[in-house]
Amino acid sequence: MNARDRYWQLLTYIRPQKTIIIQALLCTLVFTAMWPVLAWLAGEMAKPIALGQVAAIAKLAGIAALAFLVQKIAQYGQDTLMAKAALAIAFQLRTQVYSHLQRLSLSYFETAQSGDLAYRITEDIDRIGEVVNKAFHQFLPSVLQLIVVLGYMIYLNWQLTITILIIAPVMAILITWFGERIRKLSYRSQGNVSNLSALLVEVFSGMRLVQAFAAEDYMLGLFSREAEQNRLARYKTEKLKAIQAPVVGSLEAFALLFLLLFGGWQVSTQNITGSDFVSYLAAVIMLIDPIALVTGNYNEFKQGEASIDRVFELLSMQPTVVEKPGAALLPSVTGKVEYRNVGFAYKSEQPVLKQLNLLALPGEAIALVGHSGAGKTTLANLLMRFYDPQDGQILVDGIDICDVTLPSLRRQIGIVPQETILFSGTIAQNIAFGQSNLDLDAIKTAAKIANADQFIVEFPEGYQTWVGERGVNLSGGQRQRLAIARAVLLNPRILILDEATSALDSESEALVQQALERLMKNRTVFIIAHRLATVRRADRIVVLEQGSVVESGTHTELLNKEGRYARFYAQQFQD
Ligand SMILES: Nc1ncnc2c1ncn2[C@@H]1O[C@H](COP(=O)(O)OP(=O)(O)OP(=O)(O)O)[C@@H](O)[C@H]1O
Repeated sequence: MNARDRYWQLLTYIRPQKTIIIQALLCTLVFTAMWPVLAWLAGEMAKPIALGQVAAIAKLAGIAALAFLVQKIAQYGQDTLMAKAALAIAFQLRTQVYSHLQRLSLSYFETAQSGDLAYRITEDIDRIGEVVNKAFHQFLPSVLQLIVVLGYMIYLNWQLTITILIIAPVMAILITWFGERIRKLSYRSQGNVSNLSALLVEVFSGMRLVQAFAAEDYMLGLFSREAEQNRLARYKTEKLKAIQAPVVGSLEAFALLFLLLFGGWQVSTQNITGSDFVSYLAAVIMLIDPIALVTGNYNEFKQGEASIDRVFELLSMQPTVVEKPGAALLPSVTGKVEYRNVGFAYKSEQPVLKQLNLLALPGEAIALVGHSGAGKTTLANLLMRFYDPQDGQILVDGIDICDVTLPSLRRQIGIVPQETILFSGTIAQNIAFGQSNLDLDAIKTAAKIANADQFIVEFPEGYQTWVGERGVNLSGGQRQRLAIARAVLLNPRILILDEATSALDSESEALVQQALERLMKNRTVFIIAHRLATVRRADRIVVLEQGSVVESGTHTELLNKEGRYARFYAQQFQD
């Protein structure tokens, strides 16, 4: 991204805060203007002090105190207003990036690292806020001060000033050169920290695996390699900054020396008076602070630009699954689902589904069986529109699912996944996941149907028991029953049941099976089946092989046929 686009895009976030920023700048103006006033008052006080006029001293001291107070109030104003504006910008950017990410298709999250995304939304956006704050709080006032003081110097002696200014382009070139290198290094080191946090998220959530495989040293190796990269990039940045200061400082010293020589010569030839030359030197001293601030800010902006790029990169990502413009709401469906000549590949060269046809009638329970990788999960993914097929159509109640809005489609399909994911929150919140108004009676009824109520009420805090990270540990069977309760509460006409592969003890298994049976009643169900009991209970079994339906019928019909299902059954279930 080039500098213009980068700041242009940032400007759209700054603009809404312009009133606050203008107020902050007015405060800065008052704050700065008080400096010469105070200096002038000090000079004025020198006179009555010399004459011993106490009343006059007191009067001037009073005015000085007032000016001082005004200055401090203005300082408070500029600090709080600028912080307010910068934080508002960061807030707006943060919520927008978050909501943008939520709209991206699942395929994006399969390759993105969660720790990296989290880092960009937290740290990088903080840094952007800091850049905005510094730009208006330090950079702009310093530039103003530079212009005013330089103007005064030109007014005093333009020949001298122009001669000194010859050095300015050299300084500018040096500063930009350093700045550009710092930006590049910063992009790299921010990336390293992102990778680090991505690694940490993986390690901490997979600590079980790390310890079970005694892979601590291996993971430490990965971690320290990334940390070392970061150390190097950061060290290079700091070294660059450390070289920059003396280089720029030497140039300044050189300019000062030149000034003294040239100025002294001008005084001796009476081109400039001695007192004007003293004022001139005083003005030169007033340049030092703003030059240091402008250079320092410039480096920080360059580091900030790396963060801006990293954040806007996220905003430029486009979802692959999109709603058509003016997509309609899918009305309440009866649950008829039809796959028509569906062809699909995750990666273009590897087709997963080929010319697949399948019709599920309302209320029908279909067990999808087939070898691992046959495409069972993919079939379900397409119905949810996590991906769109490259060929063919999927219709629900005769409506192409590509013609309706995503939420109106997804809210009518329930999923009971293999692994139940629980978010940090109470059991009640987890059952009613996604709903902000909790209807506790409905939640309890759903839990009862899902055979979950009996274990929930045994916790001292019942439905208010905290689960998810830092919450109570639930067994596999209990988690499954919570997932079933979620689906019962949602009450969808279409259900996808991804059966867990891990076996439960027989009591827990019986409870889960009973709950599933109640859930499946009167719904169209696609079961990604791993258990014989489930397969037998289905109205129809559909056998997938290499992305196509190769057989379809009831358990008995297919066994009698002695075809693929019979062979599959013999391999998988008969023991
Ligand atoms: N997100 C993905 N990106 C790329 N390829 C994928 C993705 N998900 C699945 N695949 C591939 O698509 C094929 C079908 O996978 P799918 O998960 O649908 O099979 P399945 O029948 O559900 O298998 P299993 O019973 O093992 O879950 C496999 O070859 C798999 O490697």
